[in-house]
Amino acid sequence: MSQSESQNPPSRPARVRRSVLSVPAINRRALDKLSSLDCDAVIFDLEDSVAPEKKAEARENLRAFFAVAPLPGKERIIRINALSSNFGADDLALVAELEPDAVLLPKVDEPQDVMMVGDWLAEADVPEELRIWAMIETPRGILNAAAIAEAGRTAGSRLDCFVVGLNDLRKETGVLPQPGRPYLVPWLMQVILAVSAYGLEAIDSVFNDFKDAEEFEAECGQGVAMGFTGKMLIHPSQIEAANRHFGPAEAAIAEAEAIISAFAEPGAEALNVVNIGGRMVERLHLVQAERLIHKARLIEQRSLGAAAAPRTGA
Ligand SMILES: CC(C)(COP(=O)(O)OP(=O)(O)OC[C@H]1O[C@@H](n2cnc3c(N)ncnc32)[C@H](O)[C@@H]1OP(=O)(O)O)[C@@H](O)C(=O)NCCC(=O)NCCSC(=O)C[C@H](O)C(=O)O
Ligand SMILES: [Mg+2]
Repeated sequence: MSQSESQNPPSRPARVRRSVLSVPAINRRALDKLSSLDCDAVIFDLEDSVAPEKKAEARENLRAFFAVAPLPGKERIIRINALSSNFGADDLALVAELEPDAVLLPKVDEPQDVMMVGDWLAEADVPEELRIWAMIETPRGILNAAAIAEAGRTAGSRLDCFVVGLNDLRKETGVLPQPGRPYLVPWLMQVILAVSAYGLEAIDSVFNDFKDAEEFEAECGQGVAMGFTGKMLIHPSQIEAANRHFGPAEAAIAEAEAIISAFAEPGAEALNVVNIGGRMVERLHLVQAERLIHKARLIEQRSLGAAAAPRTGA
């Protein structure tokens, strides 16, 4: 498989996932705010942010919301409760009914957790466009990240994206929250390695202290450097920084354009390596440059679409 194929399986359209905002499905005021927010994706949470006695009401909120607020241009993901809980089956039935872009499975431990939901969706005749996202947030999930990602390559698999959950992982392991996440980095990189090997994407964990803008900026920068596609967010105030960090910077776009131009020069088709301003650039960098420009175009189209679309509330 070529590098570009491994990064972007041809059957799946490239998506922009810089800012992935979680909203508790029980919070109608927050749901009403979504159409005015500039996040790339929304996770409607039925799991940990909704109390057990409020799960049914939260499902009703989503039914009402999906009936009137399609959120054009934003990916819509519903996070369900574990299928082993009292709520998972009803949540999954709701997903089949509402057909969001994806269902997010919590606390995925092993490939079977993903395959089982894939089989259920197929049996329920849910269109294949509805993808599966997996929370990697347990010690077993980290240990099995590669096997879980590999399940995304099996025929009919809907697996598309991992989201790291460091609150649960810290709870299970006793690792303390610390700037720079020094003891978590090896596990985070294991997740990046797994998704890179099997053509998936990974979204970095939430940052809880939403008033601490400085540390949030630092963590976004670290997430980009590690290879995450975007960040899961808990508050609207985090969207701008996530979009800025995870979107291509002006300088990176200019550099990518220079690489594409250099390889488009007459005679360059026979070259695998060129000199751009005293730096060696290989054909593999051309693949990266084209990918970056494609992402920049998607972001531009998204902004143009958002500017043109009327902002309707739920
Ligand atoms: C953290 C919060 C409880 C804070 O809420 P609040 O006190 O209401 O904050 P503000 O007063 O500053 O809010 C200002 C306005 O913004 C709206 N708002 C707040 N959060 C959201 C949101 N997530 N989406 C949309 N809109 C939002 C408020 O309604 C205010 O609106 P208005 O009054 O009209 O001006 C709250 O932010 C929150 O609940 N956040 C999300 C929590 C959540 O989704 N948790 C689950 C995901 S975390 C996770 O997955 C962890 C993972 O599993 C792991 O293990 O790590
Ligand atoms: Mg969690």
